[in-house]
Amino acid sequence: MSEAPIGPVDATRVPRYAGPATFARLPRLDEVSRADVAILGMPFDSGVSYRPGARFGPGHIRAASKLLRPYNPAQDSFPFGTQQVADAGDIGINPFDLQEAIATIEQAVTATRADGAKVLTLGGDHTIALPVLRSVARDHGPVAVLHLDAHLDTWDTYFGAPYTHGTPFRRASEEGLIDLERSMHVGIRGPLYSKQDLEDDRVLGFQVVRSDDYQVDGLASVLGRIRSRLADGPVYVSLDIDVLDPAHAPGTGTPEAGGLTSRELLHTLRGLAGLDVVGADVVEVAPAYDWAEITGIAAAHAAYEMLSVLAARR
Ligand SMILES: N=C(N)NCCCC(=O)O
Ligand SMILES: [Zn+2]
Ligand SMILES: [Zn+2]
Repeated sequence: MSEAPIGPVDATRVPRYAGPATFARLPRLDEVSRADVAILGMPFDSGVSYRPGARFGPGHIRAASKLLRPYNPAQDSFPFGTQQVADAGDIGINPFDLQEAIATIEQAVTATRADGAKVLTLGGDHTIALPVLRSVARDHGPVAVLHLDAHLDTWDTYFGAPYTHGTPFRRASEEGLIDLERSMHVGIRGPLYSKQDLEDDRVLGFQVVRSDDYQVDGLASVLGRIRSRLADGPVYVSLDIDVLDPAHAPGTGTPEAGGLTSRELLHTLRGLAGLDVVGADVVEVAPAYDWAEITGIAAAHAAYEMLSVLAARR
């Protein structure tokens, strides 16, 4: 990079509750000559099976990101200082036509990535992971997916519909977008439709770290499993905020008891430093069910740790 990155608005000069509504008060993408990482909002929730409202997720995460500071001691990193991060705004997605929505998302992600920027997507419901993976896999080939979620999201159809927030990783597997020898779900828990759900998922090739494993085996063991599974190759990180316990993320559409704490999630994300992360999303933040920005803050900090992981690769 020739010039120093443009960072957030200086909080010692402009109070945090003033200033731009961009993520972390960073510059907009059109205010920088190029970006290493673009934050891209996807206000879309036409794929949900239960509570709606994730279409308002991007704005909520941005609002909760105002207090983030430039230095991340946990990773000894300046995520906005050693790489140019910029906010690419929201894309306009058709809420009434799922096929068109998916095409629009893929197109927007591809256009944003065209200059070499990595994309961190703010959802939106989990349906969006499919078109994002289509774009990423076109350049990288099949990528390992680290899928943090209470749910498998490898179900086949809902009411006969193939494109929903419960099915993106089944479609992506069928389309050859995922390196199924290196992919895993983390945080899985809760009631399923049948025993077959787990078997179908295993046949696809995913490994599973259950939410309970954090307690039974411990963080170090879980992180060891994740790192050895994902090593050596491109990794896409898909974070469904419902991986967190409803106490840590009430603002989401399909909450399940017995989830991770935000501390466990942030520690897990920090453990990815050094891996070749080529893209990421934070999805399923539904602000109408949030209180006191609990979910928004968790999502913003998770995004911050992901940006720090990307900075660590530079
Ligand atoms: N991707 C999320 N958050 N949820 C999928 C759950 C689908 C269901 O209602 O069974
Ligand atoms: Zn989920
Ligand atoms: Zn999900």
